[in-house]
Order: sequence, then structure tokens, then C-alpha cells
Amino acid sequence: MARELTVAIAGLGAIGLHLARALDAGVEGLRLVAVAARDQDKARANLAGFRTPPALVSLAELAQADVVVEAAPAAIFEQVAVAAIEAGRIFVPSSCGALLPRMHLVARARETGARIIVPTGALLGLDAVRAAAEGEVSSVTIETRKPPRGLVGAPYLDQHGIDVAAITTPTLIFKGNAFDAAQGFPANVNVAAALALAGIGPERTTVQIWADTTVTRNTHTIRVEAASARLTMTIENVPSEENPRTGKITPLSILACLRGLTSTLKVGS
Ligand SMILES: NC(=O)C1=CN([C@@H]2O[C@H](COP(=O)(O)OP(=O)(O)OC[C@H]3O[C@@H](n4cnc5c(N)ncnc54)[C@H](O)[C@@H]3O)[C@@H](O)[C@H]2O)C=CC1
Ligand SMILES: O=C([O-])CC(=O)C(=O)O
Repeated sequence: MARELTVAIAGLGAIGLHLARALDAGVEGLRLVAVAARDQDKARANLAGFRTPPALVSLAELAQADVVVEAAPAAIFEQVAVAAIEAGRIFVPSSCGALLPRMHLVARARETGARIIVPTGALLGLDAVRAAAEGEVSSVTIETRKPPRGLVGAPYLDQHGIDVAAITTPTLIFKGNAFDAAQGFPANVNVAAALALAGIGPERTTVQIWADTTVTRNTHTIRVEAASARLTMTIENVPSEENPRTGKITPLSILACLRGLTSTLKVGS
């Protein structure tokens, strides 16, 4: 019989709290044992109704679990990642844009025996992109359209004097590669980073970000030209109530990813 994996989560926001609740409700082969939060009182209140409340611990202590899920702001990514990787754990980052400038962590994980598993998150089709990337791929692009409020707070907007609240028609606000997109929009386009990691890397992956007043959903369209196939895929994510930058599917995707770590039947590569 497959052994049970213990799980810890950094951050109890739109992703972390939903994931924690789902794990607490019971998932075969996985046991939530610890969480870390910024606001301890709020976290205690949120955990009070849990069937088996996890321990409320520091970021470093999360690494006691077999699987460490990061669901916190990108600014603390490194703290969570380093502790998990040094302890040889399975590290599952939500803020995967923060991994792009820190690929040395992958080399370090190879030394410590840790694994870094980037979930599909708010995106789709990374199984097909990975398959295509086993062969020849000539181009990978992602076009992201979000309601303007889903882009608020991005450093790129400040740096370029863009006020998304004043936008009244669909406006292309960024065109460049996935590396620069992740730097400029650390809380908005983790999907572009995941796509880049699945496919042909952050320098060759092209990203367009639109502040689109005509959409109510965070909409991502991937286009891949490969020797084996041509892929065009779109996902339209319902923004979560807690954080409109984050699609509701994200914690569900991470849950599906975690199930895949222990399930006997696993579907998709
Ligand atoms: N990979 C993907 O497809 C997606 C990734 N994301 C990313 O996932 C991350 C989390 O997203 P959300 O849950 O929507 O964010 P959120 O803002 O709703 O939640 C983050 C939580 O982390 C907590 N936090 C802040 N500092 C902390 C600290 N020092 N220790 C412990 N907790 C701390 C906050 O209090 C908050 O509860 C973000 O970086 C976001 O950009 C979001 C959507 C999709
Ligand atoms: O990629 C992200 O960071 C979030 C996103 O676009 C979504 O949830 O649709």
C-alpha cells in the first residue's frame, strides 16, 4: 500500500485556505499537518472549524512535512522554498513566477533529493505542452486577458505609469517574454512561468497581458507550434472572491496535483 504523505501549506489566502479545507475534509494518502500564516488570530479562527486542525507553525517549520505547498506572496517564496528544498521535501510552488530567477534551487534540489513540482495552477494543457517539448517546438505564446482589477498592484504598472482603473477599452499593457512578465507581474502571471517551464523556457515563451474591460474572467490562451502538433487552448477562470487576481480553479488544480502524488490511478502525464 502507498504510504501517506504529510502536507504543510504556507499562506491561508485564496489558494491556501481552500486547499487546507479540502485536505481537512479527507483526501486518501494525504494528511494536512501544518500551516503558516501572517495573521495568527485570523488563521486560528479559520482553523477552528477543522476536523483535525493542523499546527500553526513558522515558515521554516513547514519543512517538517513530506510535501510543502507554497501559497503565499511571491516575496516570501524563497524562504519557503529553501527550507523545503534543504530538507529534501516535495516542494509545490504556487508563486512559480518566483522560480524563474531562482533556477539554482532546482540544482540544489537535485543535491538534497528534494523535488519541485509546479502545478498546472490556473492554466491548462501543460501535459500536451510537455509532450510537444519532448520534440521540436518552434513557438509558445500565452495571451492573458484580465478584468483591470485583476492586474492592480503589479510593479510593471507603477514603473510605466499605467493606471488600470482608468482603462475603458481592452488594452495591451505588456508584450515580452515570460521572464520579464514574471518580474513585472509577480502576482498576476504565474501561468506564464508554468508554461515556460513546461515548454521552451522563459526567454523563448512570448507573453501578452491585456487589461480587458470586456471580460469578467481571467482568460488565458496558449498557442504552441510544434513538429508534432499545433495547440490552441483557452481557459476562462472565475476570479476568487478573496483575491480577484487568482482564479478559483487554482486550489483545485493543486489538490489534483497532490492527489497525483499518492493515487494508484493517475491520469495525464
Ligand atoms: N500558479 C498559478 O497558477 C497561480 C498562482 N498564484 C499565486 O499564488 C500565490 C498565492 O495566491 P493567493 O492565495 O491568491 O494569494 P492571497 O493573497 O489570497 O493569499 C496569500 C496568503 O499568504 C499570507 N501571507 C503573507 N505573508 C505571509 C507570511 N510571511 N507567512 C505566512 N503567510 C503569509 C497572506 O496573509 C495571505 O493569507 C500568489 O503568489 C499568487 O500570485 C495565484 C493564482 C494562480
Ligand atoms: O497566473 C496567475 O498568477 C493567476 C491567474 O492568472 C489566474 O488565476 O487566472
